[in-house]
Amino acid sequence: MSIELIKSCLNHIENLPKLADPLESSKRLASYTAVDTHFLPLLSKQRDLVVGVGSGTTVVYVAERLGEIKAKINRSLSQYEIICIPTGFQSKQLILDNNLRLGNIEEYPKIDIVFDGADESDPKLNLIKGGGACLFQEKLISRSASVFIVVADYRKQVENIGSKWSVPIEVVPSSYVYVTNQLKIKFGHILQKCSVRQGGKAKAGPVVTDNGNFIIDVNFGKITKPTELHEELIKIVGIVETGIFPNVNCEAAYFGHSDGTVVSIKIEPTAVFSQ
Ligand SMILES: O=C(CO)[C@H](O)[C@H](O)COP(=O)(O)O
Repeated sequence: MSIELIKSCLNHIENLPKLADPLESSKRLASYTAVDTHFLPLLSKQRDLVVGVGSGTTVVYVAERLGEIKAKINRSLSQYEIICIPTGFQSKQLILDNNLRLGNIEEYPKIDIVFDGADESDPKLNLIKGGGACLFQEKLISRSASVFIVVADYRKQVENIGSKWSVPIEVVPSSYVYVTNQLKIKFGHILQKCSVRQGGKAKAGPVVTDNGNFIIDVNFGKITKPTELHEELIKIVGIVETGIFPNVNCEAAYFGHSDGTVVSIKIEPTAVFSQ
């Protein structure tokens, strides 16, 4: 079955019924466009494909489109599998809900392509991620992928990351006081916020990640040197991972707008991974 034929069987992006919330429509538009542009051509490889599925509200539509594609391929009796690797509990559910095959990173350490959301992206596709507290697995999956594609709505495109969002930092629970103190000592002159994320109405006490850790949300203001800041932070004992994703293999980002357009940024990755 040719890719053009598969594409012609899919719901046409231009004709999708509008969702009640224009923001949701913009997320769906970005996701469908990204999947059609970057995933469909991989089908010509005629082998099993391993796809990372990120976390958040935008990737819901990535999983939906992948599920639709899988359903069409199944009808043509393809012998090849699409194995989806989740970045957390929510994305595991998305994979299952869309009748996609669930895999894990231990069994499939080489991922062909990952689609994930972002809290903020600068023009070089340096990102802040972790709004959903899944940053550790998101970084692991994105670093294990040959190609990393971001899907987001228009609010996420900024000139400098850190403009609006704090950086989520995952810490071992017993270290949160130490880490907080170290952050104040090292970055006190620029810190605008530094607090352990709370569960709010849904949970008394801190948010606990899929790895059993806490998240400290730290606002450093505008981040102009993401790699340097990440490297400084990761040296602090207790910090497991930071939500700063300096671009190494992010090839493209798709930002959906509520007027039905998608802005894409495509760049050459700064590093090539040998897997
Ligand atoms: O990093 C994430 C979760 O840890 C998400 O990808 C990020 O928060 C974006 O989410 P959304 O698509 O809901 O805007």
